[in-house]
Amino acid sequence: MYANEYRSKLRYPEEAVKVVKSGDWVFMSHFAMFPQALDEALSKRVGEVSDVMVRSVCATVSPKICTADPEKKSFTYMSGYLSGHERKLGEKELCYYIPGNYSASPTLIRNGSAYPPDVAMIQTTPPDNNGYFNFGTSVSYARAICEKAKTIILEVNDQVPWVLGGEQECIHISEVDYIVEKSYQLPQLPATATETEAERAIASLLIEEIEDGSCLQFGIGGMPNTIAKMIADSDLKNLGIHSEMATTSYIDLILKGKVNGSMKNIDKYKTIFTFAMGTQKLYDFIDRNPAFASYPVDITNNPRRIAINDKQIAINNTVEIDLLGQISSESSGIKQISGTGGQLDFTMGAFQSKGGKPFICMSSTTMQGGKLISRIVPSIKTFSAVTCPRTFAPTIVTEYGKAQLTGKSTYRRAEMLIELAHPDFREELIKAAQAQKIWTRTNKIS
Ligand SMILES: CC(=O)SCCNC(=O)CCNC(=O)[C@H](O)C(C)(C)COP(=O)(O)OP(=O)(O)OC[C@H]1O[C@@H](n2cnc3c(N)ncnc32)[C@H](O)[C@@H]1OP(=O)(O)O
Ligand SMILES: CCCC(=O)O
Repeated sequence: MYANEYRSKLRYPEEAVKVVKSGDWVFMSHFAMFPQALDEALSKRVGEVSDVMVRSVCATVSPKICTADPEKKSFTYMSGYLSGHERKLGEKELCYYIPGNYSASPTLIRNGSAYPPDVAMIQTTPPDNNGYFNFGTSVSYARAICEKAKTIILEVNDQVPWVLGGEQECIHISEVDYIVEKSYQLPQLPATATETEAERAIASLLIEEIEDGSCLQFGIGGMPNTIAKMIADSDLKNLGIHSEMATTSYIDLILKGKVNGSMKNIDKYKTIFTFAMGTQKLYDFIDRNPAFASYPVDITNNPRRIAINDKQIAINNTVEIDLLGQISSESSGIKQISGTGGQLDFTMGAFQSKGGKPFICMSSTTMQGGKLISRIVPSIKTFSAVTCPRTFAPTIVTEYGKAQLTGKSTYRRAEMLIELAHPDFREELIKAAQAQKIWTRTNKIS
């Protein structure tokens, strides 16, 4: 029925990207759905256009518009959450970060607070018989971008899984200006990073906090996978998932019957997410799987909606925390590592959920530049961003224990956090706490 319309809109990528003019804002789809054919075609226009702003999120390949234009003659690239590739480009000043809470992005685009998109370049599945294309693994805020864009170009990839929604997971052919085609496997994240002793110890401490019927959110990074594996081997049952990200570790949780969503107050029997990043096994598993529903991020990450489910557990990672409980999860000094993403959204949502518990985890130490450093620090580095302010500091977990910081005074926070630090760093942290006047004669550290 839509074959003629499809043919009339079909272009080679090089033709389609000619719509981009100097000064335009181009929004590319997110995470594993970064539109590789359109990026490559646009990168060939270096020198032909100027001041083109290109925006995406956590591109799982290195954008060619950046590498083809190291002097930024034509393109300036920015991302709402840096991937490893984007982090490397950032070091060369070829990628800039856009600070923000992930939940807010669709609203900022719809109400015009963010620069409006001139051209949307969005990767999708091929259309179904009703003329709908599916946003695949990144519903994110694709729909908000398309609503505001002057021109919509779809990059159709027949290897993209069709992910059931939720809402706003599709776009109709009548709304689209141009279509390009390219078939390729989506970029994958490795299934299992090597687990450390510390990660296993932290996972054991967290599992004690999860009850039958809890609703889970796992953040990004190595640690959440370790916890998911431990849950898969536990006796826990009737768990639910309301998360931002779907990962390969969900497969076992569902197949082993740990997660069935039966105790959720919304989206019953469904695992909720806004983007999926993992192995091909994950992409195959979520393809038309009614156990999943993908929503735009202003729905998944809305703290009030997160709080509707009881016993919401939010498990996220951090880079470092200071003695006052300021949590810095996305940068180290001027180095932007990743982004705020949904860390604050889910921490706030879990705080509001009946029986909910937010956690921020980290190994007590890390090797940086060949040196062992403490992640519990007197004060976060100059220029490092505070991802969760101390007013929202939840329970902190390291391999040495848990510290529930809410409602605690500054000196008590310092004491509890120093107890979670590696023993080699405790003495200097106590001295720092004394200098900050947050140490009392009653404080004791074993
Ligand atoms: C997309 C989403 O929003 S999902 C929902 C939740 N969102 C969030 O929690 C957002 C914030 N959190 C994060 O970004 C991640 O969880 C992180 C960065 C805290 C941890 O992620 P991981 O992948 O486990 O981090 P990893 O240990 O591999 O380190 C990533 C980088 O940070 C650097 N880093 C980590 N700790 C430190 C530190 N204390 N000082 C300096 N650099 C550090 C590492 O060296 C590495 O950099 P490199 O790749 O250039 O070598
Ligand atoms: C994680 C994505 C952040 C954004 O672009 O809002």
